[in-house]
Amino acid sequence: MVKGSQQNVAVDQDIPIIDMSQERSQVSKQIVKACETLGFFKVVNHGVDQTIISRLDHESINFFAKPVHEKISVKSAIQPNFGYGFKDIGLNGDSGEIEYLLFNTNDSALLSQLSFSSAVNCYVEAVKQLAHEILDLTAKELGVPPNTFSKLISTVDSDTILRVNHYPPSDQFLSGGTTRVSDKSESLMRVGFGEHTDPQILTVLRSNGVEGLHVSNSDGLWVPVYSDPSAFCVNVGDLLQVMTNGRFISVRHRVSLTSETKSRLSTGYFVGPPLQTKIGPISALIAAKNQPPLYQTFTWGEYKKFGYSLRLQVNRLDMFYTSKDEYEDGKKNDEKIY
Ligand SMILES: O=C(O)CCC(=O)C(=O)O
Ligand SMILES: [Fe+2]
Repeated sequence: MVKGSQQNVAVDQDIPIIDMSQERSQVSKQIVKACETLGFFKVVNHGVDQTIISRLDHESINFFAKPVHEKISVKSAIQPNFGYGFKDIGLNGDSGEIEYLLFNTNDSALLSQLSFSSAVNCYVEAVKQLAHEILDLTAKELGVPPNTFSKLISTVDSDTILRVNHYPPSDQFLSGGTTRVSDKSESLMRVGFGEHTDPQILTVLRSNGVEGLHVSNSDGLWVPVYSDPSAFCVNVGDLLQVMTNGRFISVRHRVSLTSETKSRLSTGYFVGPPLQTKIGPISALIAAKNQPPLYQTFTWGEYKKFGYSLRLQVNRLDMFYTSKDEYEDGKKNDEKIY
């Protein structure tokens, strides 16, 4: 069974909250612990200016309130599902009660179609700094060079995306709000974003105080993440699970909507490396735990292409486990990525 596919909800588990203003070594330790146990945590006192956040929220709400014909005109000339989207998540038949704006942070042609591109750019700049800080603290605690992860996302061709999700209240949703999760006990929950892991390195997510996000814990139970507009949620993505050789957990998560009257707004910043970057377990981390590498080496471009050909809830990483033979071959070739 796919881990996390159960409908049971764990109500008594707390999500780790990390105060970024603490002493650095404390912060590093707490980040690594959270990445190992749940693959998910919240950060407070993160240093991102509230006016930058409020401005993007305000502009996003205004954008989603526009007539449909205006919204659908925002689209990428090169990537079919980039720009404005409605209901469809990916290109393989997944859908939810959602509309969204999706763009590569360096796609200036797509960004220029938005009247609020400067609000987006300010937000991206601020959240990028936060993501770098978190990745550098993580590397330090793992005992690898501090820029091990952040250097992968520092170049102009890094494949980082921003996704603004708007989940309208059911009475406003044009499909009539008919998509429901199957389990009886949750029959009042509507599917906003079906369960999945994020494929990139790390996601930094914010939401507007309307509930809906759940993360799967190690028992496969869903833990509700209470929405705190002053905090950022951080989740480990597939690539970080691979690079840490499975020590960190790429957390499964989903959005189920319960509010009939309020819109949920969330903004996800997904940090990814350039397409040609080779990703595999980091030698020093394998050596430290005296383990074989659990995953094959692949480029982010290969992983992304493969992952985007699958349905949302498929566990993509299963396809990249190393067999014993490949491990022995790899040892012979002594291929090192870092
Ligand atoms: O809306 C949310 O809180 C999460 C959305 C999400 O998981 C995603 O955009 O990948
Ligand atoms: Fe996600």
